[in-house]
Amino acid sequence: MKENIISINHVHFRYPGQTVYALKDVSLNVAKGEWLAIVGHNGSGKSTLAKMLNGLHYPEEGQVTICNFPLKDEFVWDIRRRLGMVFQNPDNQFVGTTVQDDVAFGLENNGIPHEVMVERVKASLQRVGMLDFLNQEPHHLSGGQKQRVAIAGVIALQPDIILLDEATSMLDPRGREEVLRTVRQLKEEQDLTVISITHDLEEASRADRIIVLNKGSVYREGTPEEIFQLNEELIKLGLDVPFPVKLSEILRLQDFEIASNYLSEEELVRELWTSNFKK
Ligand SMILES: Nc1ncnc2c1ncn2[C@@H]1O[C@H](COP(=O)(O)OP(=O)(O)OP(=O)(O)O)[C@@H](O)[C@H]1O
Repeated sequence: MKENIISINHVHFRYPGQTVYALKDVSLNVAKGEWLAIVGHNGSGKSTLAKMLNGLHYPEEGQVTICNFPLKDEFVWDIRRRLGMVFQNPDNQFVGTTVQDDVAFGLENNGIPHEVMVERVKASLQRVGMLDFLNQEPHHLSGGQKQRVAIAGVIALQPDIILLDEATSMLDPRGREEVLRTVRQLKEEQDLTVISITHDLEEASRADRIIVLNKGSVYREGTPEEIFQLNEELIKLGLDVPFPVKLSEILRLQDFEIASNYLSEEELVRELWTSNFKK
């Protein structure tokens, strides 16, 4: 079994002046190299947890350890160097006037020597498939391309963990697909740990494991297959079950033999084309 790169133990957190806990006795671990999706309806505590992992909030009770650093003032910059974040709005994250300036920005701030920087910018853009856009201005890019450049800016800093905070929610289906494919490749090629915070269960289905938050607490934890079996419970929590899961369920109720495991849209289409249905 792989070591934990993040441990969260019995964390409680309230915003100043609030009596209600935004995070209530949250415990979870993230293994090195895994893709963990954290899902939940509005107000379930996802953003609060994301901000805590970036050292913007500290637990009132409980402990958080990231890359062996306890979450404390003195280690915040060590933690931020190891955990890179990609946010929701692609336009708010662009700081450079060209793609390469943008990726170079974080490296410059970290005092990386010029020759190393040039190489790292190129290598990072290559890894997200954006090398051909080196001199482009951001307004010429699609939303998906902008988010891939944001990811390049993060991986150029060589973090161990990348946290996507609703990073695909403003993208069209094509942009979303581009970003999720890029993340999957990065995770597989270099053992990057991925945390995606999302209200979108379709995005979460790409993860190795899903944690469902509700009212600041961990409601369930499991593989996508296990979580999607909760079906009605997820709908009650205000989460929208992905279309292929809904369709598989309806077909199964009609006595069609559909694999009981979770199928992506592509896999379901393949199954529908190739199966000998025993209706
Ligand atoms: N700055 C704040 N001050 C007071 N309460 C807050 C603040 N930010 C969030 N909260 C409360 O903390 C709880 C968790 O909110 P949080 O934003 O973490 O949820 P979320 O799952 O990310 O929801 P959303 O998807 O709407 O951002 C909610 O009850 C919310 O009202």
